[in-house]
Amino acid sequence: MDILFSVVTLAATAVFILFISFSFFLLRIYTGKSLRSSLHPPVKGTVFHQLFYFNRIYDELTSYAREHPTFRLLALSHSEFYTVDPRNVEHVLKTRFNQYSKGEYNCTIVRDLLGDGIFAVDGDRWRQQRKLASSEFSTRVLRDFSCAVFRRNAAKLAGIVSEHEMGKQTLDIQDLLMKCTLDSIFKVGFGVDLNCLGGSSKDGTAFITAFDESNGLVYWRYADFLWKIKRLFNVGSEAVLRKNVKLIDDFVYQVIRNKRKELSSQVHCSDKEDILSRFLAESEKDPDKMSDRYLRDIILNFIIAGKDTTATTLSWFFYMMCKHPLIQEKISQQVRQVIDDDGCGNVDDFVGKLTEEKLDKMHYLHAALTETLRLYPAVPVDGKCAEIDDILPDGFKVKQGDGVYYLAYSMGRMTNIWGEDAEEFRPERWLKNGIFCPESPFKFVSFHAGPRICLGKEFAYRQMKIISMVLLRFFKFQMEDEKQQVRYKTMFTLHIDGGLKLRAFARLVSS
Ligand code: HEM
Repeated sequence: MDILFSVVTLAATAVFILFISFSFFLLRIYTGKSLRSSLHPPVKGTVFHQLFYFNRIYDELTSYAREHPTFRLLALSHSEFYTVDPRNVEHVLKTRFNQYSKGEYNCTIVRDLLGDGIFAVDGDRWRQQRKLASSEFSTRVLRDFSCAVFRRNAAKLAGIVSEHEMGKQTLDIQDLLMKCTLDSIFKVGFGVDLNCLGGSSKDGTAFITAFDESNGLVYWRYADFLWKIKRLFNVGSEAVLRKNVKLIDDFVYQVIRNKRKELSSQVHCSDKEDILSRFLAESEKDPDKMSDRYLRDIILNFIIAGKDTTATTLSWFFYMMCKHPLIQEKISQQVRQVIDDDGCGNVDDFVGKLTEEKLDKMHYLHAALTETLRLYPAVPVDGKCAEIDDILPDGFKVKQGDGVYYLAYSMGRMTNIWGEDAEEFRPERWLKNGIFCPESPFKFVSFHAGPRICLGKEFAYRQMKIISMVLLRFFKFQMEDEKQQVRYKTMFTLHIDGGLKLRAFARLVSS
C-alpha cells in the first residue's frame, strides 16, 4: 500500500512539474509579443505548432498567407514573420540589406552541417567567399569548361536512361539527377572526377544519402524544441545527424587532401580553373584564416548549392512534363528545330551541337524551367533576421532579433501576384512574341534577390537546359503511375519525397 501511495505521489508530482513547466513555457512564448496590436502581423501559432503539419508545412503556410500576406509564428525569445509581399522582400533583401543578417538563431541550427560556408555567414566571411566565388563564376574559362562537363554528363545520363527504355523498367529520375549534378559540381567546382552516375563511386553514393538525410534532420530542428538536449546526449535524430555529418566530413576532408596533393605535384599551378583550387591558393597565403575546417564548410555549401537545387528543379520539371504531355512534345520539337537535328546522329553527335548560342535560343524551354521554379522553388522558404527595430513597407513593426522569412513556394501560388491562373503550369506567361521576359526578382524570388542573389543562376540554367534537351530529344517520359500523388519532403531544398519513378520510351524522330 505504502509503495502504491509513493508511486502515485511521485507520478502526480511529475505531472504537476510538467504542467507548470509547460505553462511557463507558453507564457514565455506569448509574453511581450504585442498580440493584439494592429501594428504587428497576426499570430497564426507558435513555431512549435509546425510539428503538427511538418510534412505539409509549405502548403499550411500558403493557406495562412492567403488570409494574411504577412503573419507571425511565435518562438521563445522572438517572433518569426512570414511574408509573401514583394515590397517586404525587396526591403529585407535589398533596400535594408545591412540591417538584416542570417541571424544567430538560424546559424545555430545549421552550423553542424553548413559551418561557416557562404549560406550561413554574414559580414567579412560572406564578402570573402562571395568575392572569390563570383570572380570564378564570371570567367569565360568556367563557362566553356562547365558546358563541356554538362554535355558529357548529360550523354552519360541518356545512356543510363536508354538501359531502362521501352518502359521495361522504371527509373528514379530524381536519384539519377542528384548523381549527375553531384558529378558536375565535383568536376567543375573541385576538379574531381567522381563518377557517381556511372556507379563507380560507392563513397559518393553514401555521401549523397548522408547529405540528404542531414538536410532533412537539420531542418527538423526548426520544429523540434528538444533538439539541443538531444544533441547534448547524442540521442534520436541528433545521433543520426552526428553520424551522417561525420561521414560527410571524412569524405570532404579526403577531397581537400587529394586536391592539395595534386596541386603540390604540379610544377606550375596555372591550371586553377576550379573553385576549390582558388580557395586552396588563398589558404596557402593565410592558413590561419582559412583552415581545413573552413575549406570543408565552403566546399559543402557549394555542393548543396550546385547539386540539390538543380537536381530538384529538374525533377519537378520532368514531373510537369509528364503531367503536361503537350508541353513535353512542344519542347522536344523546339529542341529539334533549334539544333537543326536530322534525327540520324547518336547522343554524342547531338551533345556536340549544344553550343551556348543554341541554348540561348531555347526560349520556350527557358520559360518552362522558370515556370517550374515559380511553382516548385528549390529553396521554398528563406529569410533573414532583423539586426535593429524596423518597419516593413506593409506597415508592420519588426523588433530586433525577429526573423523575416519570404515564402517563395507560397508566392508562386498567390493570385494577387500571378493572376487567377497562379496555380497553373503555364510557360507562356513568361513569353512575349516567343521571347523569354524575366520578372522582378522580388516577385519571382526563386534565386533570391539583392546583393546575395544566387551566384550560380546562369550555371544552373546551362546545366538544366543541356540535360533536358538531351533527354527530351531522345526519350518520351511517363509517370510509372499516372495517379501517383507526388509530394515534397520537408527540408531546406524541395526534394520529391521518395523520388520520381518514370518510364522512358525511345523517341522516334518522325513522332
Ligand atoms: C535551379 C538552381 C538554383 C536555385 C533555384 C538557386 C537558388 C538560390 C537561393 C534561393 C539562394 C539564396 C540562399 C540563401 O539565402 O542563403 C542561392 C544562393 C547561392 N547560390 Fe544558388 N541556386 C541554384 C543553383 C546554384 C548553383 C548551380 C550554384 C553553384 C554552382 C549556386 C550557387 C549559389 C551561391 C554560392 C549562393 C550564395 C550567395 C550568397 O549568399 O551571396 N546556386 N541560390
